[in-house]
Amino acid sequence: MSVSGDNGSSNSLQQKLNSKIPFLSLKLYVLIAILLTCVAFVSFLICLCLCMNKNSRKRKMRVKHSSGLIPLVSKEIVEIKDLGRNVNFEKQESKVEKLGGEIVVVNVEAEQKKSEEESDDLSTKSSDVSVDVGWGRWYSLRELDMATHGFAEESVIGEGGYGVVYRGVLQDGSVVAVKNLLNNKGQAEKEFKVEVEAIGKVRHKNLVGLIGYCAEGAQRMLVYEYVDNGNLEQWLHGDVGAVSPLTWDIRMKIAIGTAKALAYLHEGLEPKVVHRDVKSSNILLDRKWNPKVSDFGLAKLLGSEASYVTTRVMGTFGYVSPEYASTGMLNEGSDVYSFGVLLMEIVTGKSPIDYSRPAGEMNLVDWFKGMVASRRGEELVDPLIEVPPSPRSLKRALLVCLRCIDLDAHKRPKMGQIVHMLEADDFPFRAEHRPTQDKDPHPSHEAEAVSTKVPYPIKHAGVANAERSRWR
Ligand SMILES: Nc1ncnc2c1ncn2[C@@H]1O[C@H](COP(=O)(O)OP(=O)(O)OP(=O)(O)O)[C@@H](O)[C@H]1O
Repeated sequence: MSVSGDNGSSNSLQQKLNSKIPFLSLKLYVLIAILLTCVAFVSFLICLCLCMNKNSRKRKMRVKHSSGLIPLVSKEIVEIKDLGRNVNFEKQESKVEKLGGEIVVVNVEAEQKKSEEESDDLSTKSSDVSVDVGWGRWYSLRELDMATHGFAEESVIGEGGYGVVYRGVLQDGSVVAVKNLLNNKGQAEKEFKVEVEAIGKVRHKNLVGLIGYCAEGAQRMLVYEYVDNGNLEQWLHGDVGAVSPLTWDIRMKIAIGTAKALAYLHEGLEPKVVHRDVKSSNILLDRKWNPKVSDFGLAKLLGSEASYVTTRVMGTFGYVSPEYASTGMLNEGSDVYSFGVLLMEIVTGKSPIDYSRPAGEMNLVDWFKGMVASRRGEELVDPLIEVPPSPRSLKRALLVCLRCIDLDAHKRPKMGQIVHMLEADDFPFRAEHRPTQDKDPHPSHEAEAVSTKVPYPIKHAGVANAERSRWR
């Protein structure tokens, strides 16, 4: 009886419980498993939200400094790890970086150790005031820190393969761009100074002026004049509305100014400087649409052994000449090729490679050549240009493009010649007396399609001083 009584009371208790909390009919371990799954799922959701928030903040930061007047270009975030943002470097085993389609792994710890040894003497440097170094100034880290509000995210203009660029206001009120170099841990101050000085002394109205540098401890920074109207990539590919402010004439002005800057680097300096990364985002613009070429000399400055530089040397996908891509052999002809691609971009408003375009148009160079060969040159012009160019001006630009991208690097014109070609009113129509050795017995079909007349009216590579001053 008592047993059945006990059973009866326990049954009724169970019934009570079941009626109040029906879940309890499940086994305890099942309940625990369900609870744990719920907790794990909620934590996962929280992490996901946090990550998304972080990424969107990062993207916002990238565009923050583009004033409402400068169009924005959404760029793929290619960096896998944030390498250069923090002024106090954290120890990392290695870092993976993806640039220009290549992935490299760099042993940061080794680099940092080397740098720490080499720059021991520098850590004692304590001057807080900039020092005149002849061609420019040596800035203290403190000054640049103040100028950029502590290298704040709000001061970031953008981020490239060489490092993060900040907008800074110096104590005298002048506005500067401060480039905090990524690859700044493996170079001794002396070596860095020598290279910086070489770049600093190069002055041209179409080159971004280097006004100073900072080398303190492991830090290496370059201080440039601030160019306040964005870069060409933004104006060509950003959202500018139905009509581009870049008229045909403005585009030609930008092309000619860029060609002059490159001609100066190639032919006006001894030793000559090969840019290695001619592309639209490296053409900065002022309010009067004067182009200023940036990033020249940096590949050399950062040393040739570093993996970064190996990657950098590869230039940017879409602009790199075939012979440079295949052999790694570099000369000014590679810049000429890249300039040709840049000019195509200026004419068409299309970026060199775009996988969202139809199959035949993904590669700008191939599409461009095909269009010219089938005599559809007018269709190449950027539809955002309101007033189309004159046929003469268009032919001139198309022909320069084709000459620059000649697969035979020796047949490409020199940058000085390109300046003449773009500036000459009568090019390519003038009956030209070219020296015999300049004549190309096998002009490309595309070039023939642009003009059956003499392709270029040009002087020779050996450039007289008078010519050099013409590019200035
Ligand atoms: N002197 C400057 N004045 C104003 N803006 C600048 C200056 N130098 C660079 N910038 C801007 O900073 C951003 C980053 O420039 P940076 O040259 O480092 O990278 P990038 O040209 O985008 O890429 P890459 O490093 O591959 O050449 C770009 O938006 C560029 O327009």
